[in-house]
This record gives sequence, C-alpha cells and structure tokens, in this order.
Amino acid sequence: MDLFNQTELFSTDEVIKTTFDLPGADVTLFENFFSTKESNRLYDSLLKNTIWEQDSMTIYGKQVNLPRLTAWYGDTAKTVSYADNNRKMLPWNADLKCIKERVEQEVSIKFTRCLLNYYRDRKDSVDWHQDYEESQRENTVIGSVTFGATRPFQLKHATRNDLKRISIPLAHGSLLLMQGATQNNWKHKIPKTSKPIQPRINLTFRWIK
Ligand SMILES: O=C(O)CCC(=O)C(=O)O
Ligand SMILES: [Fe+2]
Repeated sequence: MDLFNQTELFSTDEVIKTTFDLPGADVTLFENFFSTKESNRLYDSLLKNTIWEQDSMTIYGKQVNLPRLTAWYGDTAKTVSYADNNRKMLPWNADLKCIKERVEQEVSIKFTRCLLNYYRDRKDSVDWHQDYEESQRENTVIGSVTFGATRPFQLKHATRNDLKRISIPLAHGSLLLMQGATQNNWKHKIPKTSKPIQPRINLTFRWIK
C-alpha cells in the first residue's frame, strides 16, 4: 500500500521519544518505533488477516453498532466481555507476536492480550474511557501501536478539571506507552474528524491474567 509512503519524503526513520509531564500519569510516545517500511507491511497484513468484528452496545435501550471494528487476540481462548459482547480471544499470529515482542523490549512485562481497533473513516472513533476494569487499573501497562492515518489521542484528567487536556498525534508506526496510575487518573479518546481521513489500525497490548 502506498497510502502512507508520501510521508517518507519528509521523515527519517529515527525513533523520537517524548515523555509527557502529566500529574498522576506516566505516558511516553515513541515516534517511528516501527520504520515506514515495516509499518506499511504490517498495516496491509493486519488489515487483511485480522478477523474484524462489529461489536454493539445498548444506549437508551437501543442496540447500536460501535463506531469501529474490533478484534481480540491473546494467550488463551478466554472469553472477553467488551461493550455488550462476549468474544473468544483468538491465538496470536506471526505479525502480532512480532509487534508484541518489539513492544515488550521497552517494558518489564509480557503482554497477555491485545485489542485491535480498525477506524475505517473519519466517523469512526472511541469515546472517553479508562482501560481495564476499575479493580485492575493500579500499576497497569498499555502498549498502544498505530498503523495508518494519524489521529489525535486526547487525554483528560478523570476528576480534576483545573488540568488542561492534551492531544497526542499518533502517527503510522508509533508506540504510546501508558504506565503506572495513568488509567486510574486519566481518560482518553479518539474523536471523529471533520475532514476525510485514511483508515487507521490501533493495537492496545494489555496485561491481564
Ligand atoms: O485507537 C486508539 O489509539 C485508542 C484505542 C483505545 O483507547 C482502546 O482500545 O481502549
Ligand atoms: Fe483505551
């Protein structure tokens, strides 16, 4: 796919690491964590080989489709409850294993599952939320990898409105690590965009027994 090649003219494949100074959060961005060449290959392969599902949720008594497609992969065939759906996790494939191992070189844990999100167009999004169940949020690690279009990843504090929101552009081949108490204290979202945008795939690697 050539969609994301245009940026190659302007960017190098040098990894750029940025740490964000947010109270009660530990958030680090690695731009170009995967090279443009690797990212193009992985985007194509994940798009084609992932078993994408359309999940739904109940809003005011009505069943509505989530504004994105999703897939769960992991160590075991455990059932995951997500929105109003129960899904059996699928076994890791070669691409996912390779991405997972690369991310694990930056953290002290081995991930046990991964949620993939496919944002097909500008109308696909994910609303404000915190990852993990409330009882599991202490000292968590989320490794978030993006392939495809750049979308802004917005963060706001869960209880303090004196703190500014921030927006981190997550580009093709980037890795965002959220650690420590980030999920306890901060919510995040990917908004819809007003302008047409190319598709985007995001993978969030998680650790749950
Ligand atoms: O697409 C993203 O960057 C974030 C996805 C997300 O927050 C989630 O799946 O929990
Ligand atoms: Fe999330």
